[in-house]
Amino acid sequence: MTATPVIQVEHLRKSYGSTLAVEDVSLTVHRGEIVGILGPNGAGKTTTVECLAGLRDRDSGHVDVLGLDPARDRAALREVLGMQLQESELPARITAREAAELYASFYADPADPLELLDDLGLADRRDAQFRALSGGQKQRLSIALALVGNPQVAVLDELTTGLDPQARRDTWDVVRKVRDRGVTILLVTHLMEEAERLCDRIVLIDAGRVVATGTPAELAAQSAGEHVLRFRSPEPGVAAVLAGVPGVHGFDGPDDGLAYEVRGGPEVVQDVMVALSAAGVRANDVRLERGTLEDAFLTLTGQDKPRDAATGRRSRSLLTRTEA
Ligand SMILES: Nc1ncnc2c1ncn2[C@@H]1O[C@H](COP(=O)(O)OP(=O)(O)OP(=O)(O)O)[C@@H](O)[C@H]1O
Repeated sequence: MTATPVIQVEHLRKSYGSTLAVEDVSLTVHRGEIVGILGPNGAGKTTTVECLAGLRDRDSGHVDVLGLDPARDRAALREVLGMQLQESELPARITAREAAELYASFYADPADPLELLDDLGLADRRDAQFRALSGGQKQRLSIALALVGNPQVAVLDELTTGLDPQARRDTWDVVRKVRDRGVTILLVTHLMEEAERLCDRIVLIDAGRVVATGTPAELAAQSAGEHVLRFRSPEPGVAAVLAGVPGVHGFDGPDDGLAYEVRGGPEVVQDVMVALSAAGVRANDVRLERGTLEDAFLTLTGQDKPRDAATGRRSRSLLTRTEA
């Protein structure tokens, strides 16, 4: 992956009347990345991508997509950015082939619509009417329509909402294949698992602001939850060893004469295993429970904290973790 920025957003702000939908969003997407915009309902995700796709005018801030300003260069942007809309309803009787050919006709240099349908696993559904497609097939068609202009960037919004788990996984495979064709992908989602499985990096948005940016693993590591190490050992002297390990915040055990639970920072496994081994103590059934992306989401969006009654906003004690 090279470090060429394809999308650069700085201090984006957008209101609808008195509703401040996006207060301050900055983000960067590099070529070849799958970047997820993750956040709870109403966080401002769709508004953000609509501003950078040129579908809405921003109030202020700077947006650059492949050297274009979406507010000024709409026509040029349409040729390089494909947008899958949140609810891309097509006429019930249009066939997949007709839809793909129609959308291809909007572009100067479109992909071959039939080849694209084949690539997205719709070869045998080309002549099926839209109303006869399954939920997963409709989503794959809407991805095809977002890609038919041969864009360099695709924006996929709530890609798998309403799909069953298998159709969701199939759709993720399709997105990976699209990336492998060289398309940079910006994905809007409120599904933790989707962000975790699919995205190289995540921009976590809450109440119109970016609250954290990083890989799924980096965000998970930011969760306030401690790492918990569990193991079993029949040997005496374990407690004395644990008490002497600097990275250990606390421990319980032995339960049942065997089981220990040790709490500590990210290095806790290594520190404890080295100390036990140095003391000649054997440990069995070693398990580590890490903070998950879900922990990070709840902590960073403050969903574990009540909203302020006056402002509707939640406490943001972790805002300092936000990447500029
Ligand atoms: N066209 C509009 N007119 C007025 N308010 C709007 C409009 N679109 C969105 N909003 C409001 O702006 C805020 C952000 O909405 P937005 O759709 O960008 O959030 P989102 O994170 O995409 O949410 P969701 O996951 O529910 O789609 C919400 O309070 C929403 O009600």
